[in-house]
Amino acid sequence: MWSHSTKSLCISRSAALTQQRAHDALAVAKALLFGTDNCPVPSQHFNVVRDAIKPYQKPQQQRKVQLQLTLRELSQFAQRTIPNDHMEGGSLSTVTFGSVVAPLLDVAAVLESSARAYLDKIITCVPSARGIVTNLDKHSVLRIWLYQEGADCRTHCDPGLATALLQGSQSGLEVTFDEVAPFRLASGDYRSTKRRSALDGDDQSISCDDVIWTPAEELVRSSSLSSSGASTEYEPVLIMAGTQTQVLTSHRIRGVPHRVVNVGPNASCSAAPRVNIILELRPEFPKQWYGFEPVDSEMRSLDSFIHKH
Ligand SMILES: O=C(O)CCC(=O)C(=O)O
Ligand SMILES: [Fe+2]
Repeated sequence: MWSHSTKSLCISRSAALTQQRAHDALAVAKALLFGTDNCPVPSQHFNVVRDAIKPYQKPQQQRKVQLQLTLRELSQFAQRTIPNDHMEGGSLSTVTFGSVVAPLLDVAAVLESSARAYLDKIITCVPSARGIVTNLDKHSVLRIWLYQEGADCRTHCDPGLATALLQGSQSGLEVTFDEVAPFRLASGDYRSTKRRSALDGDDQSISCDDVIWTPAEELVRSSSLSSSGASTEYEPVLIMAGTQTQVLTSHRIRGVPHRVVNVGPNASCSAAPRVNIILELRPEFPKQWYGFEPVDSEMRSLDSFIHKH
């Protein structure tokens, strides 16, 4: 379901992701990063898991915590065993990390397939770029953010191909379709950017005034109004183009600038923190594609895709 005429952002709902499942996954994410309240998984596991995967917290800004794992690391962690405190048949048993954080993995899988489905539509128009979607698990990342009251996220475009995310446990995410800054590519080495600026999602900082910001909730509302059949019992997934898709499409589909604002106690009085789960698809060799130009027939395919309703 396209929520923007430039095809730079779409909203999809999958029968695999009910609102309850999204809620459970956010609770697991919160437990992993922070505490264990309202968590569907026994608390004793999280100390072990937290020690194993080390969420990132920038010392100067204690109000934001991030956990970032490549999809490859995620699948390795999922198979790892951790002690189960309950004795089974008299002997000490183990469980997999994956079974402990199952709701989170469910959501990650839906986010990944949503982002891939979006990307497939673009690659179908630009078949000579097909190589860019191989080995995506190497640098693509699952990011979990926890924002304490007062924390925010500066305006940026994600550097990868496409990002799929939930709206989060509280509002705050906003996007703009305005042009806010000159186009800039990521460094191209996702491993070094991970170390350098993990706190802000490896992003490219943008300075902007006078742009129109749309809260994620408003995007979702307007996309459900325009669609007939989509059921609202399923959680909406937002998919946004990143700057690498802007390169692949010769700037026809632009990376979507976004930010997180005003994280605090909200109207329903649920207290901060805000938690969100984000999956960003990143190519294995980004720099190889920086000079990519679609051929004429691909440009025409892209144009008709972009203008199709
Ligand atoms: O917290 C959010 O919803 C968005 C975070 C974000 O933009 C990112 O991780 O790149
Ligand atoms: Fe982002």
